Amino acid sequence: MSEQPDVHEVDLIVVGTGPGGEALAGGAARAGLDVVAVEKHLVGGECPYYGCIPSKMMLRAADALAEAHRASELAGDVVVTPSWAPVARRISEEATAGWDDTAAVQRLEDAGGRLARGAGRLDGLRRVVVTADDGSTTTYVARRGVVLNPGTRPALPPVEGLADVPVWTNRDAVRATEVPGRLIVLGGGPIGVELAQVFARFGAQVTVVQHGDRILAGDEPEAAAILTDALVADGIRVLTGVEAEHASYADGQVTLRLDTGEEVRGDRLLVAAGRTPNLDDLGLETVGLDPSARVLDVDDRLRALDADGEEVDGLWVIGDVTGQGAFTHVSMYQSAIALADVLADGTGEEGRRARYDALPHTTFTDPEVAAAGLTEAGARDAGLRVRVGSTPLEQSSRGFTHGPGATGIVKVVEDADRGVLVGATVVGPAGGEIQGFLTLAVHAAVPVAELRGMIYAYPTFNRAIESALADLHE
Ligand SMILES: Cc1cc2nc3c(=O)[nH]c(=O)nc-3n(C[C@H](O)[C@H](O)[C@H](O)COP(=O)(O)OP(=O)(O)OC[C@H]3O[C@@H](n4cnc5c(N)ncnc54)[C@H](O)[C@@H]3O)c2cc1C
Ligand SMILES: NC(=O)c1ccc[n+]([C@@H]2O[C@H](COP(=O)([O-])OP(=O)(O)OC[C@H]3O[C@@H](n4cnc5c(N)ncnc54)[C@H](O)[C@@H]3O)[C@@H](O)[C@H]2O)c1
Repeated sequence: MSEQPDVHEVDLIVVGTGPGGEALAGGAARAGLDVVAVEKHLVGGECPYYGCIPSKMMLRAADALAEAHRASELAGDVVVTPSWAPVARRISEEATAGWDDTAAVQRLEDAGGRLARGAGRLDGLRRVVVTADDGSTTTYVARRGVVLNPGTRPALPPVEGLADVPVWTNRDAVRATEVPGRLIVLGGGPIGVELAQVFARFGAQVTVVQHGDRILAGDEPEAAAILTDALVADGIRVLTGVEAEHASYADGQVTLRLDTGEEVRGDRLLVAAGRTPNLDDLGLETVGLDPSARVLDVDDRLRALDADGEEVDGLWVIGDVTGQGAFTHVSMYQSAIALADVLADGTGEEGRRARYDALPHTTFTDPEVAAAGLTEAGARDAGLRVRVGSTPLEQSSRGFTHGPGATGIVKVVEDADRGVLVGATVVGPAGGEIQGFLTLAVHAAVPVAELRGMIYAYPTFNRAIESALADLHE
């Protein structure tokens, strides 16, 4: 390919730099490829600037308040006056550098890559047109191919009037400089419950409106029930099985009318009702893919597949838009596998293949809700002969000594025919850390007999796993 003035030839183009895209672009550049990363907003994507990191800083602060309150039951009087200022400061200064990605761009350039700031659009195979904010365009053509990592944006559910209400999304919530007096949270998924608990603990009067019959629909029902009780104990109204019919805004106040006839009023409405994939303006049709798709099909090396299951030449896709779980660890996991495949360059070298049977996640509420693999219902739906075992965390010795805040559960799901765990859930303090043990058990298919035969330190929370295993029954 001979280089034309407005067409730049490179080895690899990465469109969208979520956590996985950023890592892949840097890794490919360090390996010696000529890489251009295309980003229309901030290098690093949603997680560091508007997602995981700021929300976890908010939760850390909210947990500190809750622990201070618990201290009076355990250790004497603690007077704590909540202040949002340190939270806003940590997010602005420590997490996001004022929502500035200079450091990330520098990392990419230090690795030998370069950034094209603008919106990338496929223009046929291995070809991307980048439109900068000033409207100017640059075309890149890639010898190895293109990696798509465009991520998602908050979805606005089809509630009448909602489009005319100045709502908060996660992006506004993490930039908040003060706590709203009354907050309505539309959606009881991970974003909704995490942020509801944060603002409630900082004094907001919070109502969660969830149209499904429970919060955290993807988790075990027992986990959702424990978390619901915890949120209610934080003073949150948790409304489930209700539909928001109409939203309106007047005089600084949002009103949400529910199908029960009730009108919920708030100073802010946080919409946390799922995500819309950024696939609509990527030029997917120019490579034979459907631009209205909600997810892009990929094989286990993250190579894009068309509607007939055929590989699209020189195209990889990673991150939330692959539909394998909208988590940073999925984006990063896929990034490493796709990078190995890009670097192998069709040499036939066998790299790692993606598998998701032990995919973990943790919702960082208090208590944390952590799980890996299948839920009990998921295992039954998969046609497995299922045995389950569970134990309340507060009845473990550690839970008993811990006292307030120890409520939780360990639940394990066994494929009885294979004698291995196929799923596990831990709800409790540091639930995500305890759960890591069970993720390994599911991932490595450690026989249940082996798990039962090992020694669990006394009195740890993870020792409750032994009790859950002892409870396994059909
Ligand atoms: C409030 C919140 C809390 C979260 N907490 C956690 C958590 O604790 N743990 C966890 O694992 N996950 C969490 N997530 C999810 C996590 O943020 C995402 O799964 C993660 O960011 C991975 O997304 P991604 O790689 O698909 O891309 P994203 O992070 O969505 O980034 C995609 C990037 O592509 C850019 N882009 C899109 N289209 C184009 C284009 N055409 N041209 C150029 N650039 C483009 C976007 O500007 C963006 O920077 C949270 C999300 C939210 C919103
Ligand atoms: N700790 C974590 O790992 C973490 C934290 C936050 C987000 N995330 C990721 O980000 C993704 C997006 O999070 P999310 O919470 O926005 O999405 P979600 O899709 O997981 O949950 C949205 C919830 O909103 C409900 N909902 C949808 N429309 C509604 C309506 N009109 N009225 C009331 N409720 C409605 C849904 O039933 C669902 O329970 C998550 O799936 C997760 O993968 C992860």
